[in-house]
Amino acid sequence: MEPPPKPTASTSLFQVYLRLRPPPSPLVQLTQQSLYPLLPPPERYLVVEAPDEVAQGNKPTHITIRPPSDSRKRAVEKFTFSKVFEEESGQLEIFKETGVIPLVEGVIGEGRDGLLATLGVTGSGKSHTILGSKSQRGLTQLSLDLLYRSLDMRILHPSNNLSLIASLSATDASEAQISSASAFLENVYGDHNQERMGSRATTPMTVGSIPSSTPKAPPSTGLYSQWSILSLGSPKPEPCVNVRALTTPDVEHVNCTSIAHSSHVVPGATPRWTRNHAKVGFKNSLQDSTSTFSMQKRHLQRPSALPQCPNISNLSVAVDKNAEYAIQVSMYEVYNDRIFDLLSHPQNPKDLRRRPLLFKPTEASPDRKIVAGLRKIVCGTYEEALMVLETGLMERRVAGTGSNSVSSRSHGFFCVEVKKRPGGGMSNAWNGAQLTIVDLAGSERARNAKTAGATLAEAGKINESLMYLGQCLQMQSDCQDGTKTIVPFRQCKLTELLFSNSFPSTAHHPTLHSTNHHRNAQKAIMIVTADPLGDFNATSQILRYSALAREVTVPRIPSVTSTIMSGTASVAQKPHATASGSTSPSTVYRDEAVVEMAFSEVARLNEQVEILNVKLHDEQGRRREAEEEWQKAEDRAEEVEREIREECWQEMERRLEVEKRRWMTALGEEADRNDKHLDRKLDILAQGIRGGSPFKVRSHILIMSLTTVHEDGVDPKEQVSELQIENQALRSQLDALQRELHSQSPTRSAKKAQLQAPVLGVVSDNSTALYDTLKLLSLQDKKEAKTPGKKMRKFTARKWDLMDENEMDAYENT
Ligand SMILES: Nc1ncnc2c1ncn2[C@@H]1O[C@H](COP(=O)(O)OP(=O)(O)OP(=O)(O)O)[C@@H](O)[C@H]1O
Repeated sequence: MEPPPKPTASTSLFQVYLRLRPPPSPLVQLTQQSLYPLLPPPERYLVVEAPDEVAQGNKPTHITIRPPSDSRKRAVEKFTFSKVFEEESGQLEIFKETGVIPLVEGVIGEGRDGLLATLGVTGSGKSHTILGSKSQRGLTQLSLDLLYRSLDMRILHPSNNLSLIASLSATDASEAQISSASAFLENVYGDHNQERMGSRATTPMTVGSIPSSTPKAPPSTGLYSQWSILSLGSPKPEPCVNVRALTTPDVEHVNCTSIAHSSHVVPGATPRWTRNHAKVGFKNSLQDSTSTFSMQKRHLQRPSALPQCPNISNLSVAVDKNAEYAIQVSMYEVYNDRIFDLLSHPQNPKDLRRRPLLFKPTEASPDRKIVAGLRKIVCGTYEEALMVLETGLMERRVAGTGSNSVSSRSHGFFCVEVKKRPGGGMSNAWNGAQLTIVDLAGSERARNAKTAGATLAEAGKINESLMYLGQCLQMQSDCQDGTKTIVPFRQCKLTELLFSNSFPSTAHHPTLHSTNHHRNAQKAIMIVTADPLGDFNATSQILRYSALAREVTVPRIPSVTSTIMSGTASVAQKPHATASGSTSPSTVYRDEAVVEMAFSEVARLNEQVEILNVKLHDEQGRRREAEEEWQKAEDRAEEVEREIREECWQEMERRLEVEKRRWMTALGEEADRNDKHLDRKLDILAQGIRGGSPFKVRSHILIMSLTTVHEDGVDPKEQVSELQIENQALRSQLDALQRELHSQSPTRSAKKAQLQAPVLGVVSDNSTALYDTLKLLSLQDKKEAKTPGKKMRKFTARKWDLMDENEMDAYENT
């Protein structure tokens, strides 16, 4: 793929035309004067220069801007445009003379994209030019009419050609959802959808926010939109207030026959809910400019009467007679630098959020960005296309501001794709081009527009994007000599959408079944609208960056202030003085021009300060949101930490419990082992007592006594000494008895035997008592061993403890 050429300003971005808005009708002026009696009548500050004899078919091309006679000193500037259309120019004249027809021709014949856009201060007539009024068609309708008229029978209709939608979808590079107009309109206007449509959230402070004091819209009309170009209404048209028609000395209006409304104010009649009607409620709505409109239901009805004027039935452009065509319509808006589809309705009625679309290269369009995922409607007839247009307009964001009662709050894009394929219909080799019509939101000054809250933030975004657009246009006017400069069009969505197609490209398009698809640079027309009685600063700013050329030529007659200032300047700039010491007029003019430039720079900087203020406000809002998010995240982190601590604690408790149980089991086993060991020892002792001499028993008892430490704290030494005393006593008893035996006669030997028996019996009785005592002690030991927490009896250094089993057996046998 070849890299796209660098976007340089030497490639002409736009042909720029200027259209002046007519003044309000005398009636409206009277009303304004009665409402604001202290306001001085507006001064006209734009002067159209007489046209050159030969150039441009005698249309003027220059205007001069004369600052109003206030205390501020400003330069007189002259601007050049491709053509200047004065107030009395009608829609047809604009259509014919701005090059829209060649634009349509380029789309159909050359496959070259076309772009038509309007730019201007809010309320200067952009929407009027592009979309017309209830009685007059705008450039959009006229272009569509020309397109359908020219292609006529070669246009394929989805209802006659069942495979058309599938075939177009297969070759669409923008991942679009393509449907037929009949299906789309049925979906939108069908009865089952009325509830859904009514539930859609509105833009803050939309035109619909008419307070209860003002007449309500009749439910049957769908004119909730800011651009309502059609008479959507009840079958019986009611009298309506048509402020626009009254304000406009529109010459083409006279011939219109198919208009379904009256252009007269009927006192006391219920006004219809139209774009102009919004003006009625405007003042009240301003009082609470940030309040959200309580939702009114939108009961959509199909348009019943369409304006037919101006008539262009005599116009057509050349078409390829061997090809067949399909026309796809799509619409989107750029709101707060994000792209929203105006034709896609949420599938889920509760889902009121709109999803922004991406402007990106796709697989089938790698070389240039396109709006991906749009809904595209295949329209077989002009009427269908108009219905789709009107439906999309109802979704567009509008609001009442101090400058315009129905001000566009977004940049609206209406795209008509003309798809073409060789006749016969056997192939899917669709190619073609697109006509894009853009109604830009108007620049406005917050002070004049009296906006606040969301509407002020919107204004900030609008002004910011227009500032970037101005920078791009400035490049064009600065580089008329052919110098190449990079156009900084990637700074915001609006300029990207407008200019990314302005440069030729070559790319491979697999879906188009062609190898190298060369795309011509688009042809673009910009119609700048201006109100010669409107805001001087905002208008001169727009003219400054949109004009093809600009010069500061005609000086103003110096006012008192300017005389003082020029005096100061001439004193400060002695080198400019003539030899005689007086200041030459040319020097004064030059100085004035410099001061003028400074003033305009100050105005520009003020504007930027306004933008920055709005940005700051935005940033502060975002910061607050971020801080709230942060706080929430911290709370969440704390909660998670608490939960983890809790879990760890429970886990530790569980493990401790397991360990304790294991330990208790081991302890029990140990106690059992000790019991068995003790039992065996007692058995040994018992055996010793039953089969051994009294001395042996005694020594057993003695050993056991010696090795036993009692809990009651009796000292074993004391016991030993007690036992020794007892032993001593027994020994002496025994000696005495023996002595007695030896000293007796043989007959006494029987006695001796008799005497021995009781001695033995005594000993034996003592042994039994001792055995019982030991048994009792062992039982106590057992009990102590099984009672946790009590100190264990220790059998330290006992002989049996040190013996192994064999030694114990040997001991038992002795
Ligand atoms: N050439 C014209 N002839 C008759 N009426 C006009 C003309 N231009 C503008 N108007 C009237 O001026 C009013 C404001 O015009 P419009 O809404 O088109 O302005 P805008 O530039 O689109 O404003 P915004 O940028 O706020 O949307 C409308 O009532 C419209 O009818």
